[in-house]
Amino acid sequence: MGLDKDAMLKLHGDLLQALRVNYYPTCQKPDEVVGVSPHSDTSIITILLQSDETEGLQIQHDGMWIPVKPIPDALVVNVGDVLEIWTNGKYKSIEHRVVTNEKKPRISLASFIAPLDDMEIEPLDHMVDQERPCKMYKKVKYGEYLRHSMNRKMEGKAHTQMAKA
Ligand SMILES: O=C(O)CCC(=O)C(=O)O
Ligand SMILES: [Fe+2]
Repeated sequence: MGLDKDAMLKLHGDLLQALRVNYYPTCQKPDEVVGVSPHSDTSIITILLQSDETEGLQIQHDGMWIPVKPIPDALVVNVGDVLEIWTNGKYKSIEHRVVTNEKKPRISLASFIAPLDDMEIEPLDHMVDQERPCKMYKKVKYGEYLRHSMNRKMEGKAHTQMAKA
């Protein structure tokens, strides 16, 4: 991001960490039932532990759903919407979903690193450059952004429109 090592600390002050434990029971119709609908996380980043070998997480890439195979003792780090806004769209939050499994239940632990509600989020000045000459996002209060996104159906990245300039 072109920042000094400790610049991020000064940037956001206190942060919030929220843990979500997801349990996906087996499903007789995995073709018809999703575990989690397509969405991007509203966090800065999300650190995800896929607790065993059971597959389920998929990311959207070039119009296709690509499975993220669990690797033993490895964590998945996803870019969230706040990082997309701070970087003026250089680092894009990843659209993902979870599919269900006919034979095995699945557990995942998602740790969301997010700003506090009253923090104002907007593209960092130095991320407005030749490549992206104007601010692609307006200033939003994180708490309002979060609530807007939680109050609507998960539809991919549709909730990010609220912050678009
Ligand atoms: O279960 C997973 O692998 C991902 C869950 C997820 O996307 C979320 O909790 O936001
Ligand atoms: Fe997610």
